[in-house]
Amino acid sequence: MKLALIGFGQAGGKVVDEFLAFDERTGGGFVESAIAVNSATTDLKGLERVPERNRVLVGQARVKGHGVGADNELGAEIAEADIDEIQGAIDRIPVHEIDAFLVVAGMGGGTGSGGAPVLAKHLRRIYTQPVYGLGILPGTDEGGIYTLNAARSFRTFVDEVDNLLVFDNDAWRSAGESVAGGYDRINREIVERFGLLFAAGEIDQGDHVAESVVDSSEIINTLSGGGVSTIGYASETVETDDGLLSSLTGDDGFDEGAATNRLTSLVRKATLGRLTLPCDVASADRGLVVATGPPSRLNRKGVERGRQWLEDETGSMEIRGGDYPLPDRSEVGTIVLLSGVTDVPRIDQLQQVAIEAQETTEDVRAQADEAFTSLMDTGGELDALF
Ligand SMILES: Nc1nc2c(ncn2[C@@H]2O[C@H](COP(=O)(O)OP(=O)(O)OP(=O)(O)O)[C@@H](O)[C@H]2O)c(=O)[nH]1
Repeated sequence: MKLALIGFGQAGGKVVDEFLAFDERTGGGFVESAIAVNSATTDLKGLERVPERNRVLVGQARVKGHGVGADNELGAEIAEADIDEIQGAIDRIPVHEIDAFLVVAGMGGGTGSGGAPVLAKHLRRIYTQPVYGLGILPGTDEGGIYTLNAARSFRTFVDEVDNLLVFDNDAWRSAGESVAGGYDRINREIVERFGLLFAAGEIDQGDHVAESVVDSSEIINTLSGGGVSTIGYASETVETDDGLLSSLTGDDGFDEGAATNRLTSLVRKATLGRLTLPCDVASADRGLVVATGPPSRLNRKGVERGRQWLEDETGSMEIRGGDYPLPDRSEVGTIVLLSGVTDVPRIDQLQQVAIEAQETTEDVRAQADEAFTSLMDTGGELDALF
């Protein structure tokens, strides 16, 4: 499917940059346009692939290009004040050619966390295409302010988009990895999963037509209905059949039964392995299974069995399935998109943080009100004395 990608804040910009690299490397063809929005000049300068004219600096009047320092209320205010600047870049997108917008942001910082929901609301008001979010949750060791920002912004972002795809940094950290090195690896993991999904809905006329190719409407239908989505992915290296031996013997080594079993077990591995946002799979409302790899290794029966297995796991009747043939790959893989998931421990934890923060704020307000009233009373008594 064709997307307009908009990266908001540092994490958003870097992930969009990585999507562009992935799209170029794999010939995915799913990126129609890419824009980066930030309140920090250096972050915009650090991008490698987003075209310079599509890098929008916001909030110059308030923060002079220095970022908002994890203040996501300020991030939201800046996005609202400078929405016309962002719209100026969006006006250059051939919007009639895209299937959807994807707004990408880290939920823990200030610029993206505050600004992404504001932008999503604006886009939905103006355009008929769906507006999806890709929200990146902070690591739990990053500190209270990041968790609090994510807790506050998450709910708003879910409400403002047609579906929020989520990646939890916390579930993907590796021990002993440097932060910067970690992000490079994590960003590749992000785009491999979400990029493959979006590229799957973007098969050209000239591409190999598989038995049942996934198209963009299946992705859109799986995401419609809103809520939160997560992705699982698993792959396995396979012998390709274009070797000298097979050309001499005419034996392509294809074993239908083995291909079916491989695909079915890859669907299970993708679903039960590490998801971009860990959750109870049974709570998913809708799902999509996509098999990728050399066309000769994809078969309808395998996808169908995997799809039925996922129906049983989720109890949902809305599980779609199909292929994304990749002739040059020596790997067979499956992507499993679970949409409308509700049983997500990490989100419960964030909501708890938001509730506690709200209660603390109300306590502080009540104490301040009390102090103010007694001060006024004292003022009245003093007035009476003089
Ligand atoms: N996956 C991933 N997460 C990142 C990356 N950079 C930052 N983050 C996460 O994003 C959050 C911080 O958000 P940023 O995008 O850096 O902040 P910002 O939106 O630019 O806002 P300010 O810097 O406060 O102006 C943290 O919770 C990090 O975990 C990245 O390259 N990849």
